[in-house]
Amino acid sequence: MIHSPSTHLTTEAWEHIINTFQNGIYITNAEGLTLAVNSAYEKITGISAQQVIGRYIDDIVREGILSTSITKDVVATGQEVIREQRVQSGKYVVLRGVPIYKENQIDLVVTSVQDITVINRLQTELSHSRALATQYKERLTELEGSDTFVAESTEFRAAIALAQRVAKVGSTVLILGESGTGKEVLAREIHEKSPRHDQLFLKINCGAIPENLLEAELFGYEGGAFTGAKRNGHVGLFEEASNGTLFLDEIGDMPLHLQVKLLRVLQERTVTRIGSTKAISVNTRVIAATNQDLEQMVKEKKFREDLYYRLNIVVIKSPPLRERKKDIPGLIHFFVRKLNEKYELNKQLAPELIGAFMEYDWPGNVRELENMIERILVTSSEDVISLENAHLPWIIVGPSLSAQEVARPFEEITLKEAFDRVERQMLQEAVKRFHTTYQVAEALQISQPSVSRKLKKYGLTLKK
Ligand SMILES: Nc1ncnc2c1ncn2[C@@H]1O[C@H](COP(=O)(O)OP(=O)(O)OP(=O)(O)O)[C@@H](O)[C@H]1O
Repeated sequence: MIHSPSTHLTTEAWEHIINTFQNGIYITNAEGLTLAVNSAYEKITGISAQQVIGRYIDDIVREGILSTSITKDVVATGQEVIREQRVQSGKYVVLRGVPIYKENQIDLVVTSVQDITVINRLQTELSHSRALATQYKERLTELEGSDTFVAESTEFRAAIALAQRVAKVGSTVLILGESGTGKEVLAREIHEKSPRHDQLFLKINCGAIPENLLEAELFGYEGGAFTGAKRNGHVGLFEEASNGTLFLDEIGDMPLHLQVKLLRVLQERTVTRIGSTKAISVNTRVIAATNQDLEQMVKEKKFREDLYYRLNIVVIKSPPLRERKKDIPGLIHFFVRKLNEKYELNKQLAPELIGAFMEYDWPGNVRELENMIERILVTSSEDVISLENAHLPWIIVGPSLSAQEVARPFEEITLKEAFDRVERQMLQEAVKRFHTTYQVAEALQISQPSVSRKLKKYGLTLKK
């Protein structure tokens, strides 16, 4: 309850009160006759009290002093009205007109005017900064790769950039490249940068699944379609990934009769489950990948020509690692960080080991590099893993070390010295691994007497 004062406030007292508000105040009677405005109103709108006091709102609007009147809307509706507008002074304001009733009739209309110019400006600045931040983030991702992949070489960057571009357009994409080069990484990037990124990304390896299972997996089946089928049927991957992306890895291994079905899905955008005649609409983006020469397979009639042309519209090539060695140091850091986290380790690779990795050709591509790093990280007991303690296979140690030594200036090392070092290094590794001089001879492809002689020369003995 409000305790009503025993005496009425004087007009002057009212004037003082309304002038203390930071919001503008505009008061009229029900006919729109302006009774009072406060000084904040004059400041915000740039309209002086003399221009409006004792005058009707209609006349004020007609003369263009005010552009519209919220007062009339309050009187017409009998309710509170709120509106945002720009006033003569150029400021943005929120107007809130409230009716005040006396004996069920509107007696007064009080409109408050809040200056939101600063808020508006801050809001614009904020959304501008946000847009810029997003732009910078995208640019950084383009330049640096992301926390999901490494792209430092021009070759792989070009592949990623193409993936990001085609991501937006929704077409079918064919990714070509040797095994382990990052075809799945590219497929995921397409999905992540596409408008479908919040939908499913499903993957199936067409070469790893028996033919009849592959058909059921891809297209689904009705209940009781074949012996051993689930009673309620099975939703195929095309249906499941509808609105999302389906990654068909090793597409070259897809049997010919499924290639026909795949082509139909791509052309008609419908699937028919096994054992059903009903076509179901699907909106699945298909990304296919292979390490096989599809063109050659078409010639040999192992791959359907029509499907090949349908898939061959947008092609992204994932280059082998030996053709983009610039990615190797970045990939090493990436995997070392990832594996240190996974195994709660804190290991590093010595620079000379990174040098050796740069020399090697990586026939198994990024996957081989990843596996190699995992192996040396978990098997080595040192925190800084060097060529000596990494226990690397011959294939890497051999050529890398010699190449590294040869790369030095001639005045620092002779060919003979370099040769001896490599020889010693390889024998050091051999004595750790083998128990007899015969085994060493076989591994190094030299004679057993040579092994004995060389071991003596370097003062090495075999592990018993
Ligand atoms: N640029 C990269 N940055 C970080 N990791 C990568 C990169 N490329 C590949 N990898 C990693 O290497 C491994 C092999 O990559 P991926 O599976 O994408 O190759 P793929 O070409 O699809 O191989 P396959 O043909 O055998 O299926 C994965 O663990 C992947 O995360």
